[in-house]
Amino acid sequence: NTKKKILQHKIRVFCRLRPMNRNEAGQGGTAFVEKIDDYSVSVETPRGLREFQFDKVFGAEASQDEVFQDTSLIQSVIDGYNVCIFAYGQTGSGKTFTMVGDKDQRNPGIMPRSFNAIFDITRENSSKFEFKQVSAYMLELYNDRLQDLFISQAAEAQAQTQPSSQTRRVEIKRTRKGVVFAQGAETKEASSAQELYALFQQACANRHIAATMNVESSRSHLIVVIMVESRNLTNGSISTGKLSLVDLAGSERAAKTGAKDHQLKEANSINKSLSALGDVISALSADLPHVPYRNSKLTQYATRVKAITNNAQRNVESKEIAQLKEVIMKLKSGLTVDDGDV
Ligand SMILES: Nc1ncnc2c1ncn2[C@@H]1O[C@H](COP(=O)(O)OP(=O)(O)OP(=O)(O)O)[C@@H](O)[C@H]1O
Repeated sequence: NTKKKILQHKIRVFCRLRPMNRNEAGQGGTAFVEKIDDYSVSVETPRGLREFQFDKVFGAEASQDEVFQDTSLIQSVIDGYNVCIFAYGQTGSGKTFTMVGDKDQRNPGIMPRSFNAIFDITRENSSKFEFKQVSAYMLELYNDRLQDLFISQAAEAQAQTQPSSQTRRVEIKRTRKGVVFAQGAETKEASSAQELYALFQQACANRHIAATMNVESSRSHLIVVIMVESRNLTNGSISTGKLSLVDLAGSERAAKTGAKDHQLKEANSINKSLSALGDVISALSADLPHVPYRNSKLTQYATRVKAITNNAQRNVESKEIAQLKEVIMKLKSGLTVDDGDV
C-alpha cells in the first residue's frame, strides 16, 4: 500500500542539508538554510526569511542509509516500474556524496547501495520470480553531447582517426509505447552487485574532468541506467523494470570562477540543460498541458515522467506475448521451434 501511494505521486522532492565543512566552519560561517521539521526548511534570502516545503527534509545529521531507505524504490524496479532518482543542487552542495558516496566508499551513496539492493531483493524473491537479466548502460552528458561511458575517450578518439570506422553516436529515442531508451549505447550484463560496481568504476574512469578547477567537481551529468528483467513464476509474465540514477553537474560555475573558453562552454551548457530541467519540473508540478521536454538532451531523457504523472505503469508482458517473442527470436536466430514453445 505504501508503495502504491508513493507511486501515485508523479515526482517526490527531497531536500538534504549537508554539514558545514572545515573551511566553512573555520571561517566562522553560519548556515543560511535551517531544517524546521521533517517537511520544511527556512532559507535566509536578501528579502528576508522564506520557507520551503518538501516531501521530506534530511538534516545534516542524516546518514547515507537513512537517505537510501527513504528515497529508493528498488522493489518497484523489480516489479517492473521505471524509477528515476536524480540529485540537483549547486556546486559543492553534496549531490555526488548523496548519489555516489565519498571517495573511499566508507559512506556509500544511493548508486552503490542500489546495486547491492537489486541483487539482495532478487535473491529474496527467487521463489516467485526467475531473474533473467540485470544489465546496465552508463552515459555522460557533456557539452550537450551524450557519451557512452563504456567506451573510453582514448578508444573513441582513435576510432575517429580511422577513416573506415564509424563513431557510434548515442541518441535518446522513444519506443511507440513512449518508453525512453538510449540508442547506440553499449549495454553490459552484470551477475552480481560487485560486477555492477566494477562497471560503474569503469564508467567513472571515462568521465570528463576539467583539471584546472576543483577536480572533485562534476562537470557533466552522469546517467546510470539499470534494467532488471524477470519472469513471474506464477503467471509467466515478463517484466522489465528500469532504474535511472542521475548525478547532475553543479550549476553557477561561470559567474563564480570567471571561467574562460571551454570551461565557459561547459558552464553554459550545464546551466542551459539544468534550466531546461527546471522548466520541465515546473510544468509537471503545475500540470501544464505542454511540458517542454525537447529543449535539451537531459530533459528528452525524462519524457517517461509524463506517463508516470497519470498512472504508474508496469512494463509487463503477458505470458503469451513473452512466449511469442521468444519463438520469434529463436526463428530469427535459426533455432528450431518445438511444440512446447508455442
Ligand atoms: N551529507 C554530507 N556529509 C558529509 N560530507 C558531505 C555531505 N555532503 C557533501 N559532503 C562533502 O562535501 C563536499 C562537496 O560535496 P559533493 O562533491 O557531493 O558536491 P556536489 O554537489 O556533487 O558538487 P559538484 O556540483 O561541484 O560536483 C565533498 O567533500 C563531500 O564529501
